[in-house]
Amino acid sequence: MTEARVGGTVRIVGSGLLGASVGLGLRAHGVDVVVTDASRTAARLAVEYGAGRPPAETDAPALIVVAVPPDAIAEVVAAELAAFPDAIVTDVASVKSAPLAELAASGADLSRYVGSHPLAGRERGGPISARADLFLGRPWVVCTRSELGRARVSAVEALALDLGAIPVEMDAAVHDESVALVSHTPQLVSTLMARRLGGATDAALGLAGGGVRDVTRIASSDPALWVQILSANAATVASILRAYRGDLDEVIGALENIDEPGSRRSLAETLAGGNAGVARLPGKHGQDRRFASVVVLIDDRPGQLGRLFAELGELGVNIEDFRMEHSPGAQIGIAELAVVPEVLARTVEDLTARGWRIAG
Ligand SMILES: NC(=O)C1=CN([C@@H]2O[C@H](COP(=O)(O)OP(=O)(O)OC[C@H]3O[C@@H](n4cnc5c(N)ncnc54)[C@H](O)[C@@H]3O)[C@@H](O)[C@H]2O)C=CC1
Ligand SMILES: O=C(O)C(=O)Cc1ccc(O)cc1
Repeated sequence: MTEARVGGTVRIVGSGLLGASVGLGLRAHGVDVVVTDASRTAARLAVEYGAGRPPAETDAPALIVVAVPPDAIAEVVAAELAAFPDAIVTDVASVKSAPLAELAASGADLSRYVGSHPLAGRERGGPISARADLFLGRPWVVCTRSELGRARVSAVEALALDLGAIPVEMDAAVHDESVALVSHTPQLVSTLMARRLGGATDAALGLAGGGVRDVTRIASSDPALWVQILSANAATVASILRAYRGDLDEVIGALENIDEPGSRRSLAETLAGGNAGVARLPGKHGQDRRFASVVVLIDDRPGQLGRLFAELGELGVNIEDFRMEHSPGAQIGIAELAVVPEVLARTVEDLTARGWRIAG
C-alpha cells in the first residue's frame, strides 16, 4: 500500500458510481473514508463494497467530495461548506459553470470550494458499478479561480493523483466549452445514431461491425443523468450542434444531388475533414504518433490470445494498443493490434510464417 497524498478523513457525499469509486481508490491507500448518500441503500452498498465507513458524530473531514447528480451539486456543496467549516469541498460533476454560479448566488463561502471533474466514467451508475481503478491514467480537471489559494487547489490535485489520475487546471467556462465538444455533443450524436437502429431489421443488425459499435458505445448511458448534464451546458452544446446541422445539410445536399458538379468533391472534403479531426485526438500517452494496425484472426479457444501475445514478444514487437472484435457468424475472434509503422511489414511476415491468419 503506498502512502496517500491526501491527509485526514475524506467524506464522500453521493456514493454512486463516482463517489464509491473515489472511496474504493482511497481505501486502497488506507485513507479514512466516510460515505453518505440520500439513498440509504446506495450508502450501505458502498460501505459493504468497501468504499468507506458510515459517518460518525465526531468526524472532522479535511476534504469533502460531492458526487451527486449535477442538479443537486450546488445545494449539497453549500450544505457541506456550512456543516464543516474547516474542510475543503470539491465536486466531480460533469459541468462546472452552472453549479458555481448557483453556489455564488446562494451566498456560500466559496473560498473553500474547488470544483473538479474526472474524465472517467461508465455507462452504468450506482455503487455496484464502482471500481477503484476507474480514474487510472485519466485527466481530472481541477477548476482554478483567481481568488483560490494554491494550497486548496493542490489538495484536490492530491486527491486526483492518489487515484492515479492526471490533474489538469482549467477555469470553469473553458472546461464547459471543452467538454461540450469532446463529451456532451458526442453523447448526443451517438444517441441519435443509435436511435436510428430502433427500427432496423434483425438481418441488418446482424451485419453490424466495429464502426457502428464505436459510434454508438456511449448511447447506453443513463438518460436521467444526461438530461441534467445537457441542461447545465445547453447553450454551448446547442451552438456546436448548430454547426453540426450545417455540416449535415451540406452532406444531405450533396447526396441528394450527387450527379451535380461539385457534389462528390464536397463529400470528399467532408470525409477528409473527418480524417483531419480524428488525427488531432491525442494517442497513446498523449502523443500524436499514429500506429499501423495488424488484424489477426484467432480461433475462439482458450489460450489463443496468450499465444499470440507471447509470440509477438518473441518477435520483439511491442503491442501499442489492442482491440478485440467478434465475428457474428463464426467461432472467430478478430484481434486488432496497433504497432509502430516501422515494424508492420515484418510483423505481418513473421506472424504469417508462424501460421497466423492475417486479415486485409
Ligand atoms: N457517470 C459518469 O460516467 C460520470 C459522472 N460524473 C459526475 O458524477 C456525479 C455522480 O454521477 P454518478 O456517480 O454517475 O451517479 P450515480 O447515480 O451512480 O450516483 C449519484 C448518487 O448521488 C445520490 N444523491 C442524489 N442526490 C443526493 C443528495 N441531495 N444528497 C446525497 N446524495 C444524493 C444518489 O442517491 C446516488 O447514489 C454527477 O454529477 C456526474 O455528472 C463525472 C464523470 C463521469
Ligand atoms: O465512456 C466514456 O467515453 C466517457 O466519456 C464517460 C464519461 C461520461 C461523463 C463524464 O462527465 C465523463 C466521462
